[in-house]
Amino acid sequence: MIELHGLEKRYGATYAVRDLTLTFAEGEVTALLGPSGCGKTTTLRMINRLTEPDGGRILLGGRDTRSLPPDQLRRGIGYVIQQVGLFPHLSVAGNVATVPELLGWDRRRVRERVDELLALVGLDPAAYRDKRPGELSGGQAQRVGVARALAADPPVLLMDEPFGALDPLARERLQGAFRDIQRRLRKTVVLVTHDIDEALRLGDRLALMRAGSLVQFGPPGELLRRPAHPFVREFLGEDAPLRALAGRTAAEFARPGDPTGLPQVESSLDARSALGVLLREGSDALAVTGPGGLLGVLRVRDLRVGEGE
Ligand SMILES: Nc1ncnc2c1ncn2[C@@H]1O[C@H](COP(=O)(O)OP(=O)(O)OP(=O)(O)O)[C@@H](O)[C@H]1O
Repeated sequence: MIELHGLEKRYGATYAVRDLTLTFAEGEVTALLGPSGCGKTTTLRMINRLTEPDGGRILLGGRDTRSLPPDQLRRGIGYVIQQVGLFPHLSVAGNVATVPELLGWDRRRVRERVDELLALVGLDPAAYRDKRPGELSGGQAQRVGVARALAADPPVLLMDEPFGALDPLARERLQGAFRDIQRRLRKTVVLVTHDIDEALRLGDRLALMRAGSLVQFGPPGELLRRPAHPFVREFLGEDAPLRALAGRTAAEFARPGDPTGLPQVESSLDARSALGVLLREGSDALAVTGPGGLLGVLRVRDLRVGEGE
């Protein structure tokens, strides 16, 4: 768990971050969201002390981050940035092994860990471990960046626009891969993004900032349905509830029910497309089928994001 208490950073007379109090829950992804210049990156960089605050405190697992030497602090925090920053002269394996080697792991353990992580991020270890960063596509390099950040199994992962430089298709693939990885690893993740769809797709909670201050913090459904300020609705957009469906599958909305006579959709279909089918077919429910047969019934009224949060 990461707690920010009254955090402040000034550049000259302007506040980059102002009186920011926020708790990032353990094992959850919190998306720090907001317009350009609102203080997202500054907030993230204060957590691993790449930027020192002018005021306030940060507690990591209950300990004030100032009580640890920055190097030691950063070894316990994975960091992924937009321009991955892989070392060009090192192989993929050498890049992923950076922190474990600094920690003095023996060679065999490092090698096993590298292969395990490459497989986790969807790169075949045999094909990729000896490649140089210059031989990788943007998406592959970003996967290596994620593997490197996870190498020493840090409980905390800071991600600053991690998929921002990728084309839309590669970005969507990597977001999907990240969701699967996070489902297994349950890291405490702070994700900086100005991409609302990414925040809705990946964030368990959203922290929306404006001009250095927090405007609203909560699960996506809460910001969508109970915006605390007109800026929240304005920033997310009127169609945000529909866009939020794109990151979820029909299976997630299937409930027990009678499928007789209903149009059928596959369980893996994204929920926004399922809504498209409902509208096209003029039906208020669909039968959702999986590999093993009927999974349940999806009703239009259940497609409200964040219901039950
Ligand atoms: N090193 C610096 N020197 C002076 N001003 C800075 C510095 N770093 C950030 N700022 C200012 O602080 C404010 C917050 O910047 P920050 O990079 O945290 O915003 P952001 O929300 O991450 O923006 P973006 O989405 O564009 O990256 C901006 O007004 C920025 O100009």
